Amino acid sequence: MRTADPSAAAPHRRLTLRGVGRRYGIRGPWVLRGVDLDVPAGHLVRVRGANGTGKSTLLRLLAGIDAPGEGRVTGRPSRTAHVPERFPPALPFTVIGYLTHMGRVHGLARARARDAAGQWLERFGAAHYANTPLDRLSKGSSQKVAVAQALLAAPELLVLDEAWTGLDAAARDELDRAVAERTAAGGAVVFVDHDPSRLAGVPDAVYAIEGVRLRQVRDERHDGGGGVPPTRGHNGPRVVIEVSGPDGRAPDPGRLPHPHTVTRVDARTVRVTVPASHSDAALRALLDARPPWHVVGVRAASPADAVAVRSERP
Ligand SMILES: Nc1ncnc2c1ncn2[C@@H]1O[C@H](COP(=O)(O)OP(=O)(O)OP(=O)(O)O)[C@@H](O)[C@H]1O
Repeated sequence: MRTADPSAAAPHRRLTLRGVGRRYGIRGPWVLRGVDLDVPAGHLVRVRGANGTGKSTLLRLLAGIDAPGEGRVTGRPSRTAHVPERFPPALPFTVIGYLTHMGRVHGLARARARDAAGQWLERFGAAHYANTPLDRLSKGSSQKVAVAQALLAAPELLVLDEAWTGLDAAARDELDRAVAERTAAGGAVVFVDHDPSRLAGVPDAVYAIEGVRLRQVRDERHDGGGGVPPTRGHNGPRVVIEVSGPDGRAPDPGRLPHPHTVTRVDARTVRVTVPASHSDAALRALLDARPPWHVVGVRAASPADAVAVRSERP
């Protein structure tokens, strides 16, 4: 089985920051100030900003591993996981020992923790490192462990600080899928990534740190961040979900949100294109189907997809 029980989330309602400020040292300059941010359950939120503007600081505040100097944080979900920008690799554990330990810290029973650890190592192509000591891992392998520790207890809030950095292409795609599964299961995901095309067009909200403030970016094309513009169709950005099923049927159109378009890729695989605002609902419908569809990939629709969508309309 490739999916580590994303349905296990008991979604929080909304993590809220109001007037939050953080500075290092009593008289240090404010890194963040007057920050208001809402992270509703099931939402994917991107935070952008130039180097050193306070992105990691904000993510640590969201994850609850740092406290603000002023302002309020409410609605923090009980199950939160964080992939820090720098993962401490020198802990005296093997990979499976560390992940099992982290699963227990996240509240899983030992057998369940070990099981989930094995599943996530498999998904990230790192199963053969299970018995390797953490301090013997390459940077890429240790990043897979950093990501796996955050995913194994199906967190209600997942905070990703440059989590794709150092992963190979297959693992980066797997992390994209894991993010889609989390939000589809009602979890919230907040991420920072240096690559402007990372999950472009998929987030429910994008924020930029400017000076010490946080500003919501309404349109990624106009915020000067050099990002890849989301592909806009008739109703805004669209998302393509590629799924494979057991017997080559098409997904039940009655279960998918409207509007949607289904295109067959090959005998087992179909491509479901939906407005980005409907992608969570579509993923939930596909993952909740019995038997469930296997999500092969999730990406922003390209202009070529938009042509395909138009040409399939009656
Ligand atoms: N523990 C700390 N003690 C003192 N200053 C810190 C600490 N952590 C961060 N800072 C300072 O706070 C500011 C914001 O840092 P932060 O790492 O949050 O920014 P960032 O946008 O994530 O940076 P980058 O893009 O380089 O990862 C920087 O000036 C940094 O030097």
